[in-house]
Amino acid sequence: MLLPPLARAVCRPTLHHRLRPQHAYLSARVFTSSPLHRKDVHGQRPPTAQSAPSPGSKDAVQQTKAAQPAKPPTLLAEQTVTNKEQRKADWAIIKEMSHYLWPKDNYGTRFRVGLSVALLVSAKVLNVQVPFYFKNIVDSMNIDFAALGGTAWTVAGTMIVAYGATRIGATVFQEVRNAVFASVAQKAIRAVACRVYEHLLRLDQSFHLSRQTGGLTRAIDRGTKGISFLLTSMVFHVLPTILEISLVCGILTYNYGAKFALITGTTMLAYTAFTISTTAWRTKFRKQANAADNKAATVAVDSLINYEAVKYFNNEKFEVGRYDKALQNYEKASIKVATSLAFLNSGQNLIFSSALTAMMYLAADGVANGNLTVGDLVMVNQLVFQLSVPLNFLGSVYRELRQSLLDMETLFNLQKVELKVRDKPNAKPLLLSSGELKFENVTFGYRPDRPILKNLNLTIPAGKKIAIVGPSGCGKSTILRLLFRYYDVQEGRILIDGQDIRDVSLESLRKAIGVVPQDTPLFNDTIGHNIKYGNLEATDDQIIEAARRAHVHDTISSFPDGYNTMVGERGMMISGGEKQRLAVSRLILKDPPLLFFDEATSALDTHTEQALLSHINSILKEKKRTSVFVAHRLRTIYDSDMIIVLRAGSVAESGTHQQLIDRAGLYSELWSAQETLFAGADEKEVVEDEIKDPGQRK
Ligand SMILES: Nc1ncnc2c1ncn2[C@@H]1O[C@H](COP(=O)(O)OP(=O)(O)OP(=O)(O)O)[C@@H](O)[C@H]1O
Ligand SMILES: N[C@@H](CCC(=O)N[C@@H](CS)C(=O)NCC(=O)O)C(=O)O
Repeated sequence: MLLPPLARAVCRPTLHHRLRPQHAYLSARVFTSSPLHRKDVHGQRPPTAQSAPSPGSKDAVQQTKAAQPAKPPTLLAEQTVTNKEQRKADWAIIKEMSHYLWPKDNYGTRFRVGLSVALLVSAKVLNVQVPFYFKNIVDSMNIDFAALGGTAWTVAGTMIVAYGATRIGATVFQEVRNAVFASVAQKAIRAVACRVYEHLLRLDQSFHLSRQTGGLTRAIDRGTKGISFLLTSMVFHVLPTILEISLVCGILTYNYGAKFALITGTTMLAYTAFTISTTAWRTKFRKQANAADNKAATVAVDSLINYEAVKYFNNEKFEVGRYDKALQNYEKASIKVATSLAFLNSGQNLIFSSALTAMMYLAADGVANGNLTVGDLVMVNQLVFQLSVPLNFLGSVYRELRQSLLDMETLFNLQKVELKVRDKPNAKPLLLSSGELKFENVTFGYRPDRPILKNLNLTIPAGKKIAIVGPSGCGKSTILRLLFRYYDVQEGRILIDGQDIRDVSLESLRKAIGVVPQDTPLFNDTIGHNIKYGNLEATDDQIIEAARRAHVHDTISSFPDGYNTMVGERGMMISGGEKQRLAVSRLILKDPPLLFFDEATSALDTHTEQALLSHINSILKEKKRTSVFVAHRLRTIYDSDMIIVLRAGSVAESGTHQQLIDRAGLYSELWSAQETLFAGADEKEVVEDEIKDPGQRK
């Protein structure tokens, strides 16, 4: 559908999933924009943005319920916000935006804004001239051409040209204004988005773990679209319309008396009141339609992603049933959206046309009395009629403006999320001498009611290879997260070469530590890029050398695209073992003094694992690095200088492999259990080899 110019400015492109509990931060759901859901049952744009229901209203509650199949983590507890508070928050946002419109030290932007306003006023002044020319043309035609002679050109030529020129001028001014203003809005969007993004990257792990990435990017997306909408609708719609109404009222009063202006003014008030109240009422249908649409999208995406599970259990019919139910709800809500739109449009038209009719009657009466000319009647009609164009979108603009304010509030609030882990003022860089790590009486829990580490004391001597082992969930990876300062300890302290890690700058701390995590975070880019991430300055040769040392170069070289192979989202297109070795290559490129390997070789086959470990060992020895290995497979760490056995958040025992075996404690128990398993596995391997190749092992 080709939208008229004004509609282009005020009708936002479809923001598909706009359901959001008011003031709840980000819904935890991942919304996927599926083309299946882009059109409604009539093939029209599906309902899009909505204004929020009045806080605490039934709508708000319904919406919140619909949006929260599982209670999403909310940054601020959902609050009941009064209208007054909401208005205050809205004004705060508008005030914040005004800094972008009138930036202190950016005269270029100020000039553009000033020029836009000048063009806006000029366009509207020209626009209200058009009916004047029309009136004069009509009046000048009201002669007896047969008796007086003359042509259209001699009688009204100049005015007809002026009529056309004024119309063209108004449009040109309007379009130039759009062009001049575009960069103001886009610059504001870019500045806000970058600021929020930078802040998000600095936020700690607990923040990121508690919300889904889709929610964050959506918040930025909606918030920035909100900025764009707010700025453009203000400059292109709200302000020009207010200006035009005022001009029209002024002209009517001046030329024809207060009666005309009174009718216009009252009509505008009634029209606005009706539009806003009806829009607020019908918004709930749009919310319902959106909720159903989201549900259908979620159901469809979920079952399409998990199509294997659907097939394993022959549940196609069940899934189609769920999808159909969501579509049914969408259908019902969409019908209500359409019918309520018809009601809104009819009501608006009734109010507007009644006023126009009354004014026509007054003008006709004036003509009959000889006070007004036919041209005046035409002019009154056209002046008022011109207003119908922007007013026709008033409801949509109101709805979108309210939604924009909410979206922007979410965005600006993201920026206000406090960093829990941050540098102390004037934090100094970490001074590494030998690389000794010490945990002193460390107590920590992700939640206060569940401590994970309890009064933990341990020392990791400089330049040694240390292993931390223990049952799953005992807090091994937590030690690493604390050291990396993803979280701060609740009690006690962590020292690196005698410096409390909370006193040194985060940048220097994280630079000093290298990690191969349990789950390698890979970017959806090439293998080369992912290795290079360890050191963005690395040359191709250094990348290849790192891959060689991580025992993955040959594998990469065997891929058709070599180092240019795309790894897929989160490395889904390469194997777990390859991923781990890429993580090791990255670490080798980073070359930090303190190294952590958290189950770094768990996905490798025994032979590759042994080869890689011996390589890592040689690097560690050669560079005298302090290293910590977290491992379940004790065979991979038995040669460590010290093995620390954790149990329930405290050190149960520590020592070398031999000391711990002699001690016959937890470690020795775990070792014997694994050895028995390994022995079993080895035997099985031998038997299988024999079956495949009898006589091979003779
Ligand atoms: N962000 C978090 N919020 C709440 N609890 C967490 C969080 N991360 C980990 N935990 C819990 O803390 C405990 C210790 O986790 P940790 O990852 O340190 O265990 P682990 O010893 O490394 O386990 P595994 O050997 O299975 O990797 C676990 O019970 C885990 O469920
Ligand atoms: N006259 C109405 C409707 C204007 C209109 O057609 N708006 C466009 C978007 S700019 C639309 O598609 N509306 C659909 C709807 O409101 O459900 C109003 O003032 O809101």
